[in-house]
Amino acid sequence: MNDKAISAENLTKQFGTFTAVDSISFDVGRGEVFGFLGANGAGKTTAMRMLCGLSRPTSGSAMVAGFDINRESEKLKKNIGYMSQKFSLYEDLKVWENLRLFGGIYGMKDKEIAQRTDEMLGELGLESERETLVRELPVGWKQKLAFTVSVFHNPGVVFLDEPTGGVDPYTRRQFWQLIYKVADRGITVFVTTHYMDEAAYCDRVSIMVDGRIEALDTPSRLKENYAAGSMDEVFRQLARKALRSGD
Ligand SMILES: Nc1ncnc2c1ncn2[C@@H]1O[C@H](COP(=O)(O)OP(=O)(O)OP(=O)(O)O)[C@@H](O)[C@H]1O
Repeated sequence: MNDKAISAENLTKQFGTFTAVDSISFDVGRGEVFGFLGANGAGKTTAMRMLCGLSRPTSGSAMVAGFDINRESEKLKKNIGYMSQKFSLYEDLKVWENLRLFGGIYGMKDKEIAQRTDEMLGELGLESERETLVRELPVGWKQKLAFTVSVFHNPGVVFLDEPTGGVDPYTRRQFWQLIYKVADRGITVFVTTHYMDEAAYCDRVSIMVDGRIEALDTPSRLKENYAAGSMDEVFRQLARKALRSGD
């Protein structure tokens, strides 16, 4: 079996004459925690949407979890997980009802859903909230639940779009423990973040500037190459070059 979970070649997306993602190529290994960084408007969401089969590239190709994003986008969508910034939870359903719903959407059998619900709620320490309506949960718990939903069907790759926005550093660290747990199970984690302390938790990090990948390496090698004391400094050195500004 191929040990690459993601392999992108010259992936490009144009909106009219504007090139949002400009011929990016990179590989992500199986079970790797891969940080996808860039300033606002750099092209991260556009690239991630192509890798999830949600948007067609203008040119270029990619294999994700064993599927071709151009030719097998439907199969691809079933075999990946995705957690958006707005978490796709149903606020008016209970915690366990959300898990059952998403398990069903991914074609899991009732028995498997019931088993996995017990297992996941136990792992999260959310057992006592099984019957709670999602809208009553604090934001940090919603994030954990949204993450659980995204890996509930055991996908090959999970895409997390700024999963920890708006919560305190302690809750963010707890969230990262969950990320490591799923990576240990062999799920590849592709994560975008604006928090540079989180970039340092990734196995490797890529930094996008104006639609291109300007740097890609382990956090320690990036710091070495840019003679920087922190990932924040690496990021600032690269982001300074950006011509584009976010909206
Ligand atoms: N549908 C679209 N039509 C035209 N331009 C778009 C479209 N989607 C994105 N863009 C532009 O492409 C560029 C990249 O946007 P994208 O959302 O991918 O950036 P990002 O790195 O994810 O930023 P952020 O961190 O703010 O989410 C931006 O200049 C944006 O305005």
